Amino acid sequence: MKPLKDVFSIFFPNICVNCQSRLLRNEQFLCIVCLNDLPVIIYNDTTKKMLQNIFFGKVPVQNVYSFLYFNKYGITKKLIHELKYKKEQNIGTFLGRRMCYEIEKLKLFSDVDCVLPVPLHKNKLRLRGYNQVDKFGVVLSNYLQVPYILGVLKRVSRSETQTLKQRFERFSNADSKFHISDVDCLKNKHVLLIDDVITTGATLVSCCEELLKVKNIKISVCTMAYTENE
Ligand SMILES: O=P(O)(O)OC[C@H]1O[C@H](OP(=O)(O)OP(=O)(O)O)[C@H](O)[C@@H]1O
Repeated sequence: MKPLKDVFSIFFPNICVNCQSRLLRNEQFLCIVCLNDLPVIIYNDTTKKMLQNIFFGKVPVQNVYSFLYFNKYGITKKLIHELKYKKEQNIGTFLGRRMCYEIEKLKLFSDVDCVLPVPLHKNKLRLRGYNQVDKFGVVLSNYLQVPYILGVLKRVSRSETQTLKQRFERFSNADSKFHISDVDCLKNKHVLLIDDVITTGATLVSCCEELLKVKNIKISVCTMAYTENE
């Protein structure tokens, strides 16, 4: 099987998502140079506060963690673009594995009971074919050894993409768009809510507001990336 793969790769080489150079056999999505340039957010008092401040005065959250900085022309944007719009679902696994390696030393989510993705509206799910955070979430749930819970938190109204919206519009656009179908399932649980990117936090705050209807719930948040301006 391997020689066939090698012949295939002569005609259709895997290339680095960022710099377009040809990947070596043991590289995936990024060449070693771009991999070393991944803009990992160093988790310290300053970045912890920066992330916590997104939720401050809006909803109570336990821990907030984001793996990578995302900016207009950077590696993270290219990876997430491929993941979301080019059917490269395995980038979710790739980012999940690298992030788990980072959070190992932080022991941030050691007491969560389950991982919950920000859901897509069913129409968008049908169009895209998958939720871009699912593979990332499965890696995280395996690592934490807790269940990955699908279908309990639902996006009930179809909001337009947040991507081209300004801060105020993002909050009104994300307002009351989520619904929990099974409140008992999350009762007394510490839930780890995950998404791909956090910008204003409007989407995650809206999810948290719905989740806070559950008795004695605690919420932590984890995203692949953080950006001030998407
Ligand atoms: O923190 P916020 O300001 O709420 O922005 C973050 C949200 O915006 C994007 O969703 P969007 O609906 O734009 O995704 P799409 O590309 O699938 O349309 C992204 O996937 C987050 O869910």
